[in-house]
Amino acid sequence: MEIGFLGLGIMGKAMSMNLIKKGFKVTVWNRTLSRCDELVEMGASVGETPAAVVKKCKITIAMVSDPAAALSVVFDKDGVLEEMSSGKGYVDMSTVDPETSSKISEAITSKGGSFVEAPVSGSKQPAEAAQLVILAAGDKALYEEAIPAFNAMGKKSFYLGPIGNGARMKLVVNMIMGSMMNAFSEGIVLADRSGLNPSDLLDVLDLGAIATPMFKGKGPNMIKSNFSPAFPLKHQQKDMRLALALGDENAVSMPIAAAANEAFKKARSMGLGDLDFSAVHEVVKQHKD
Ligand SMILES: NC(=O)C1=CN([C@@H]2O[C@H](COP(=O)(O)OP(=O)(O)OC[C@H]3O[C@@H](n4cnc5c(N)ncnc54)[C@H](OP(=O)(O)O)[C@@H]3O)[C@@H](O)[C@H]2O)C=CC1
Ligand SMILES: O=CCCC(=O)O
Repeated sequence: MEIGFLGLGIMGKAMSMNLIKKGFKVTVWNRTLSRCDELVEMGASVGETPAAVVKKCKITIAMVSDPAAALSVVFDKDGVLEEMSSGKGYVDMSTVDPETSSKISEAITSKGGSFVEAPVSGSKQPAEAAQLVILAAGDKALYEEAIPAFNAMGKKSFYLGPIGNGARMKLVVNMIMGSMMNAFSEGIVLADRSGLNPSDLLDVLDLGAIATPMFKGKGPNMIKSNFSPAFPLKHQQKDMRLALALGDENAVSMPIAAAANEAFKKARSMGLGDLDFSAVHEVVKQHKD
């Protein structure tokens, strides 16, 4: 099947590579076109614009940074909407809010196309290993048609019902993750400043009830202040902001998430937005008597 892929950042590059490896014919587009070169070497074709990709492909997937980018690739000149028509499907796997997803869904369906939102749980390494968890919602027939592609990129797909539910699930998960990262950072700093070896803390955590792949994977690098990006901090802060808006809408008090969001905002203001989200550790370390 001919699949289009828009957005070749950390995630999109790994996901589109897996589609090629699993035998899909893939046409890619990225705003910075030079980022397509590596995919072309693997056998991908390049579309000059999102519209050109949609024209060529029955199903087009997008994986871009945030709501503004997700809207731009659909609605701007030479965007997805220009070539959307009956029989074509659009799958947005970016992490956005339910409102953005609904706007895109309405526009796609008004042109006769079908739409699925399918944000993912899992970061750079699971994306490379085709181990993502796919949180899909929207047009059920398109979801079923896209399952072979989802299987090429992930280990499990959930169908969560109407448009918005994929975005909601993803925001809840990342809200928990962002809060956990802050608590973890505070724990490492507290261990260090109270005279413990932070590496011992990691070993203790790993054997107990709160062991998690995130602590095990990120901890050693955090202790070494290595924040090479797998999940950019600016995206985690975007997800906290969108999750807090979901909390506002549903009158859910989330003081822990709000405090975590402040720390991520502070990290952005310190110029750490392009580093891994674990770089929030630098904010926690900064607080001294
Ligand atoms: N990294 C991770 O661990 C995970 C990320 N996500 C989510 O996946 C999405 C992508 O993340 P990730 O790959 O890490 O992000 P990156 O920052 O690595 O890549 C962002 C991509 O979006 C494109 N982009 C940004 N703005 C625009 C725009 N205005 N118009 C068109 N394209 C644009 C970029 O193009 P260009 O190259 O030109 O800048 C790039 O292709 C985000 O929504 C993120 O929250 C979800 C799960 C895990
Ligand atoms: O949105 C990013 C999620 C990162 C992860 O699940 O490890």
